[in-house]
Amino acid sequence: MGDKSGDGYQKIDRYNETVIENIAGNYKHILTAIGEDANREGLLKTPERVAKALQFLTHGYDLDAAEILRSAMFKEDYSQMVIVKDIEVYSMCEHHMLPFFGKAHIAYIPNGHIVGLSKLPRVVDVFARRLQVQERLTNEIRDCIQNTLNPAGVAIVMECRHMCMSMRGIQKQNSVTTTSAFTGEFENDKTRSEFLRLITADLT
Ligand SMILES: Nc1nc2c(ncn2[C@@H]2O[C@H](COP(=O)(O)OP(=O)(O)OP(=O)(O)O)[C@@H](O)[C@H]2O)c(=O)[nH]1
Ligand SMILES: [Zn+2]
Repeated sequence: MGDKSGDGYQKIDRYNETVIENIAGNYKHILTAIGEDANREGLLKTPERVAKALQFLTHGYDLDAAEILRSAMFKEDYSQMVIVKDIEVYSMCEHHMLPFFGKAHIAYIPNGHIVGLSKLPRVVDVFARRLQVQERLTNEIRDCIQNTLNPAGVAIVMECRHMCMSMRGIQKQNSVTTTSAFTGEFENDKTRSEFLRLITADLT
């Protein structure tokens, strides 16, 4: 598949048969290594399924988040905080390649331009669909929005559960990790507090 739309969404060139065959071949070895019979009926198509799933879970490498933001920036004279909260995040930790997932809350203060609202979750996905640590994911989203949209400030809070801490390792089922990143006006206590109040308020 090439970039059909010209806006950066479809740049998933790694979705090709060669890559799938390569990953699937390796997963067949992994099935044998864990003591499975890779040729039993239930597992025959598993390497290919896993290869496709893995490609999907890492397709963010092929997307350009700045291009996605730029595709829907509009001149607008609005200078109050814009918040999109409760954005689902699904990513994989780079240490164990196990999922971490939760929510991101993003705000920015426009500086001449607003951005199409859906583009903020799209930016989250571009960086989340890669091997990540939560801290870097948070900072990459902040930097992309700040450097592309050039707002008066960006704020992000992300809350995630890490499967590598719950289904293995320390095996803590209920711990949640919170990360945050702020620029510009959100470095100011009053603005930051307003953001934190609004993302915890139940307004709907
Ligand atoms: N800071 C940070 N750490 C993470 C993230 N995802 C996983 N980790 C941690 O990465 C660390 C890797 O530590 P290692 O000691 O090398 O790996 P390990 O022996 O599997 O560690 P345990 O998970 O404690 O069993 C662990 O403490 C994980 O909890 C993340 O997004 N951010
Ligand atoms: Zn991990």
